[in-house]
Amino acid sequence: MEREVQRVRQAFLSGRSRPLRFRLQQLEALRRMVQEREKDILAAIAADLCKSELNAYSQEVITVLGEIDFMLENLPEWVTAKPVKKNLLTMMDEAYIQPQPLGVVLIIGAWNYPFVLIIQPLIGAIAAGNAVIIKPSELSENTAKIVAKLLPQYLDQDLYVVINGGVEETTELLKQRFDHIFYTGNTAVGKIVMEAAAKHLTPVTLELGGKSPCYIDKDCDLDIVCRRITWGKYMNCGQTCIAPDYILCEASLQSQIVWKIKETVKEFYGENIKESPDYERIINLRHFKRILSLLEGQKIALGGETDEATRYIAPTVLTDVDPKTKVMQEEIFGPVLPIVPVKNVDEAIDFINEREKPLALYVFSHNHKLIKRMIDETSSGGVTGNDVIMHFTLNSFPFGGVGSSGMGAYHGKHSFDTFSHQRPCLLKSLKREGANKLRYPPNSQSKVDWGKFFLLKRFNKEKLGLLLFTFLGIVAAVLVKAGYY
Ligand SMILES: NC(=O)c1ccc[n+]([C@@H]2O[C@H](COP(=O)([O-])OP(=O)(O)OC[C@H]3O[C@@H](n4cnc5c(N)ncnc54)[C@H](O)[C@@H]3O)[C@@H](O)[C@H]2O)c1
Ligand SMILES: CCCCCCC=O
Repeated sequence: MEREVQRVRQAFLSGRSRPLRFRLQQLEALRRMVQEREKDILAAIAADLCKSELNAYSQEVITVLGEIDFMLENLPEWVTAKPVKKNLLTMMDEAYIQPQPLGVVLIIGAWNYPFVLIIQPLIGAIAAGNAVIIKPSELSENTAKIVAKLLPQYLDQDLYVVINGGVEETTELLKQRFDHIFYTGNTAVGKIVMEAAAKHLTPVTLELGGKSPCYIDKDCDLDIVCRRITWGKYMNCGQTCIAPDYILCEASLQSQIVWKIKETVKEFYGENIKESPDYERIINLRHFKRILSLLEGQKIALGGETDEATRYIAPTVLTDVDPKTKVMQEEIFGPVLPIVPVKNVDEAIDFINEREKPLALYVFSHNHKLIKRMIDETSSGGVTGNDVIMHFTLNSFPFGGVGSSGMGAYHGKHSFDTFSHQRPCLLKSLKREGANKLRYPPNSQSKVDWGKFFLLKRFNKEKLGLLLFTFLGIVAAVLVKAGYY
């Protein structure tokens, strides 16, 4: 492992990942890989998650292709040095910020969207000029294998390396020194990653999970609300980091919500859900059993049917859920939707604020002010009003958590920034030494006064204009007096 990381570091130190042309060429090669090997990639995702190829394409491949195109379009502008405002002391100097690659980046992926969750950060890391080691999730082994097979066929083999394996390999990998670690997965392992990173003072981005609440106000169109929630909750069989985890609403809305979700489930997946190509399965038996244990003692208002042999769990809704029960203590990450009755929006806000900060928050209402209030008075990684999931699709948004749902963010320019060091560069001349006397010892009151003038004085545009006007007036007066006019 150590030698492998060393090999990647040597490749980074060769400097070839840095030029803009090289980065663009690698991103184009990655796009070619996705386009030419689309069938293999879709088949691997489908095998890992019992997912139709159409769904794998819409949920993963489109995002990857869109991200590559966005990078190719904007990278030339992002890599250029940006001049910064100067003060009176640096007026004659060159001052700019130069984004630079961090070095060797480790990307650790999760299994639930096994392709996009490693390739989207990879795009950002390449764009920023880094070398990368990718550790896909061992639970989505087909995708892990195909990525390890394809990447070396298209990308620089020494700069971008896939290492497959389980906890043992990841633990060994985490002992090595990286310049950044980008981890996607559960919060408990997030802590392990951060602890390992701390040993080398390596910065981390942690894309974690949590219980993302969904508040439904009584002033809304329940048909539309339930259709959108049904889509976001049962997509990928509930195994989505930003899926609505539970609903908060007034008790009187519960029966209508259950009825409307039931109708929508029928419309989306047909009478026989098991046969729907759009309904996935739970990733493994451990997670299947974990989700089943969350149903114990609950009032099942919809669904609840399961089949261990195929790890099938029907779209399920629980009503009158007691917040103290197990289903409300951990992220569900499965097709189970508890409804917790609250009296009003105040109680919903308190409920959210009494718990860990979620990765996403959803509010449904015709009342724009209520949505704004919910946003102002709570905290979460991201928010979507009157819909679910959709903030993920906008790559001008930073995607990430806050508090226990994570730290740092990515997507689009935010990925480029995450994997770059914003280096401040000040270039002075060796001339004009006279002006520097001010800062050299021995100090004096007049030097301090000049220092205050140079560093603290603020000139707005009008004042500067006035100063220039006065200066020109004096010059004109001197010239007239000297007889030039
Ligand atoms: N914020 C996001 O973008 C995002 C996206 C997807 C999933 N998630 C979250 O991830 C969780 C689901 O993923 P998961 O954690 O089950 O995925 P997982 O089991 O695939 O684990 C994630 C990664 O951590 C590694 N790992 C596991 N145990 C480890 C250990 N003890 N030491 C070192 N490495 C270890 C695995 O090898 C894997 O690569 C959910 O909480 C979900 O919300 C977050
Ligand atoms: C539509 C794709 C959503 C991906 C969300 C990633 C977290 O699980």
